[in-house]
Amino acid sequence: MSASVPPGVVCEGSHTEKHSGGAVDGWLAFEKVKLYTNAFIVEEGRILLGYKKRGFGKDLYNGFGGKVEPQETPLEAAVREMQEEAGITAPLKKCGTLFFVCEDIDHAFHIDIFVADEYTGAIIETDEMRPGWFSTSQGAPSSELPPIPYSRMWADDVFWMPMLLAGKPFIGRADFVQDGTMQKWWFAEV
Ligand SMILES: Nc1ncnc2c1[nH]c(=O)n2[C@H]1C[C@H](O)[C@@H](COP(=O)(O)OP(=O)(O)OP(=O)(O)O)O1
Repeated sequence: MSASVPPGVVCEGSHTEKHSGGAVDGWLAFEKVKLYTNAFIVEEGRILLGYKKRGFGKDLYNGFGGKVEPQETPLEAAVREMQEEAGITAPLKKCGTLFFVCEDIDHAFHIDIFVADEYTGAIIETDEMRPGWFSTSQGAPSSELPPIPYSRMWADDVFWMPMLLAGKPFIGRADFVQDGTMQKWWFAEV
């Protein structure tokens, strides 16, 4: 049921906590917040992820996304980033909101997460991302696709990705120290 949520997390209705933990008691402080998006295609037992070839999160698999530009809504930014990073257009719908604070970055990340079950266009590799399909049925021996590579993704993803795949809206926060270790986390269904 509804109780307090971590600083930076906005929840207007009720929520049910699903995962929390960490080696420290308090949350990291933050002053500025920047808006980001992250978007996924999930269809027919598979999910499209991108291997990040450069920049923040290099060498990790993630959805497609980036900063929301000043003149854009988060949805417009998510659609644009999907086109820029994977070459496709998708009817994205918001499915979650995450908040991240990194010890060595001067702003917190407010990330709207989007998903679509269809797309148009041809998936292409770009300068930033190498797209690839992964099976959403973890461990299903019949799938020809590899399972979602959680060990090569941001450490928080394993907590909220199952809610995304189950179609359950979610919120959450995670704090990271300088070496990229996740030191505290909290995730809930809404
Ligand atoms: N901890 C964590 N888990 C899952 N996803 C993310 C994080 N931290 C993150 O930043 N992200 C997501 C949010 C965005 O989708 C990307 C980061 O965007 P990036 O492409 O680095 O942003 P910019 O460099 O500003 O990119 P452009 O706007 O220029 O495309 O990772």
